[in-house]
Amino acid sequence: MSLYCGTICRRKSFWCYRLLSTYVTKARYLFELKEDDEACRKALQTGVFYLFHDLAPLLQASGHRYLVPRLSRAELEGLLGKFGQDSQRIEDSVLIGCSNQQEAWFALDLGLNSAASKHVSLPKSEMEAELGGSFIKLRQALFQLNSMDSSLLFTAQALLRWHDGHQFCSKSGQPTKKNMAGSKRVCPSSNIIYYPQMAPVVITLVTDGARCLLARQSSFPKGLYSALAGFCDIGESVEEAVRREVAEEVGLEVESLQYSSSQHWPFPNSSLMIACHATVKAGQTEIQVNQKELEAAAWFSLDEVATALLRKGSFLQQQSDALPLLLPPKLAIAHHMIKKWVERQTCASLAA
Ligand SMILES: NC(=O)c1ccc[n+]([C@@H]2O[C@H](COP(=O)([O-])OP(=O)(O)OC[C@H]3O[C@@H](n4cnc5c(N)ncnc54)[C@H](O)[C@@H]3O)[C@@H](O)[C@H]2O)c1
Ligand SMILES: [Mg+2]
Repeated sequence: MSLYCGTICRRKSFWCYRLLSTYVTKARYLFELKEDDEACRKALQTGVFYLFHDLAPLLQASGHRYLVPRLSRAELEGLLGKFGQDSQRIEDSVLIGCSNQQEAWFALDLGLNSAASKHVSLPKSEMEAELGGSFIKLRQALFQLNSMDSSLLFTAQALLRWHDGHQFCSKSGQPTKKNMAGSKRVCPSSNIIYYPQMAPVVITLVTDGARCLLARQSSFPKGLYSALAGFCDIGESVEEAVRREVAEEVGLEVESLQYSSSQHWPFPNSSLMIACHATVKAGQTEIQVNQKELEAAAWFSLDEVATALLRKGSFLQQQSDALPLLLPPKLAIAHHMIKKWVERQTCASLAA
């Protein structure tokens, strides 16, 4: 589907309407809502709302899965009315996306209990009873959500958390004010504009040609190994961060590296995971684990990793003491990097 753009492009001596793709139309619409408070206020009238309570999204159990209910404006006003709240509270919502038909999607947290919040936290269990669902922590619900829902909820939670933690200007100490979409906060006193932030993290799958290097922290579930990850230091490029993290964590020098892909990761806060594949020199592969950062690190053969990728069942269910190698779940970028490495080695595509 495509729509005609409202703007006219001037081209030589005639005017023409340029046909815009659905994707471009959506991107331009969201841009407009972020920049124009009045346009966003209008979108709040016709949009749909994802509800949170203290950063836990409203979910509905359906067999072994969770569905993510959305409320219309009228339903949300009805709910707020039942809890003695003014519909003005809807303006606390943050914009998280829109449909192909330009129905704006918002997230609203009715349970945040910070000292900074100007609104009361609504009672969780009464709201759950009213809504026929439960507010469930995202970490707990992760494996029962489809990938589109989890990605949208990750974004919503990250944005809601950021607003909750940036209610005051760090220079003037005065309250900051959210724009209608929630894409920024402004301090009326110092005029400083605050934008939501993510911390850049490099995640690197190191190989010596035949094997790949995986590591674990003591906080990981038993048997789980992942690629090396680390926060970028201020002033570093991605390449510098990869080289430093590999040196710091396992005592190896990177020979070459290649960017692969990226992912927004909400735990524990908002990170931008930047995935790279790296090689080390064949003769320089002796690992020296930094025990302050990692519990263990080791080289794994193609066979071991390919077998672990095929292993069914979640690592959360891991109970036995005989620990097979377990890899990160499919929604983590580490899983995709490891899968890509196996595919490259075997020149074959694995099932998603
Ligand atoms: N999605 C995935 O596949 C995947 C896989 C592995 C790790 N991760 C994520 O990567 C992140 C970083 O990995 P790590 O823990 O090994 O990092 P790391 O090796 O940099 O070690 C963490 C330490 O770095 C310091 N640090 C520096 N800047 C920080 C910041 N902005 N926020 C928090 N701590 C900071 C802290 O002292 C912290 O204890 C983790 O949050 C983890 O959730 C995601
Ligand atoms: Mg690390």
